[in-house]
Amino acid sequence: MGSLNIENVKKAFGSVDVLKGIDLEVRDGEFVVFVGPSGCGKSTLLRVIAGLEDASSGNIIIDGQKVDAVPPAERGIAMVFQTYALYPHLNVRNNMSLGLKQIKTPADEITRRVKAASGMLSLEPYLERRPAELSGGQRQRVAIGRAVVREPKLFLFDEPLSNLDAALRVNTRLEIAQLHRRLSATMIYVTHDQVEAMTLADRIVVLNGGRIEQVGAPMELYNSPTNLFVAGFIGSPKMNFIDGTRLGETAKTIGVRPEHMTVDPKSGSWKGTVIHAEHLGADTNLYLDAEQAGLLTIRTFGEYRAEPGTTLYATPDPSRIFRFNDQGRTIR
Ligand SMILES: Nc1ncnc2c1ncn2[C@@H]1O[C@H](COP(=O)(O)OP(=O)(O)OP(=O)(O)O)[C@@H](O)[C@H]1O
Repeated sequence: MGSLNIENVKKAFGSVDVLKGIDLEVRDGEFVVFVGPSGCGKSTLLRVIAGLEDASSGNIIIDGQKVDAVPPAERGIAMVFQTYALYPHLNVRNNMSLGLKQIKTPADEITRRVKAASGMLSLEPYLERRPAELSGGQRQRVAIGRAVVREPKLFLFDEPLSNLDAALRVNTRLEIAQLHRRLSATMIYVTHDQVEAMTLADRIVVLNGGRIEQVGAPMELYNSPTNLFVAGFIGSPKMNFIDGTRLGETAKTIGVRPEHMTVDPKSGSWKGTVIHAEHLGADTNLYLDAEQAGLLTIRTFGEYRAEPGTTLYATPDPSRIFRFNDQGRTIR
């Protein structure tokens, strides 16, 4: 079991309000990802859940029990950090077992759990090695293994993949997804990475300036963002925002995702001049300076050859246009 309730949690450092009243319910077994711009309070919220920081007010409730006065080690939580935080002088086996020894777990139980976790994370060949003799990806798997053996109610991940190179990040991301499926454990995960958030999360929590902007399943946020901030934050490349008045619309702002426009050299809705084309292999990002709509990013599938300075017309898919009012809220 590992449900979590966050009730009106506020946190200030001195006179700076970092968390301004967070309410969130996480179901047992759910994978919840916190995203938001740098400094929005993601890590602070995770640290408050873990008990590494005290909230200034509000409650943290794990499995129905208020834990504000419970020390971190007794909250039934395991945290995985960006920097691994392994003991350099201990081998993998001992790094994974140390926490269990400290709470006087019987030796045969420790052996069983280390065996299961190292099997799950493909760490068996490395059990006798020290961290310095491992790659970054292997070290992070040990850090995850150390969390797994504790059989926590709640796993907390603070940007666990950001020190890994692109290929390892993909592999480790898959491993975390499989781990979640196997353990059916509750996981809370902080990341900067759009792809990690979209692919791992049951629900994404979008934070901005210490407040929650929206909570929802990845495709719900992508298809139905409640406001300009979420519309611009979820999706890559970012949604295009166009001044509604320039288009003769009543809405203050019009939003179109780069992948929801087509281009044609002869005709279309918005005439523009190509500024740059980025060839990504599977698709091309075109940057167009459009007369009415301003600077547009358009994503075309496959290779699209367009020299800077040439004229192209962009046409949005009418069923995929977003409209926002003066307050930046989505007009349904
Ligand atoms: N111990 C501290 N003392 C004072 N201010 C702090 C402390 N920890 C964090 N802050 C401030 O709180 C704000 C939120 O920090 P936090 O690390 O939670 O943001 P974040 O969303 O995780 O950012 P990033 O994505 O850059 O890691 C920042 O402005 C930060 O400078």
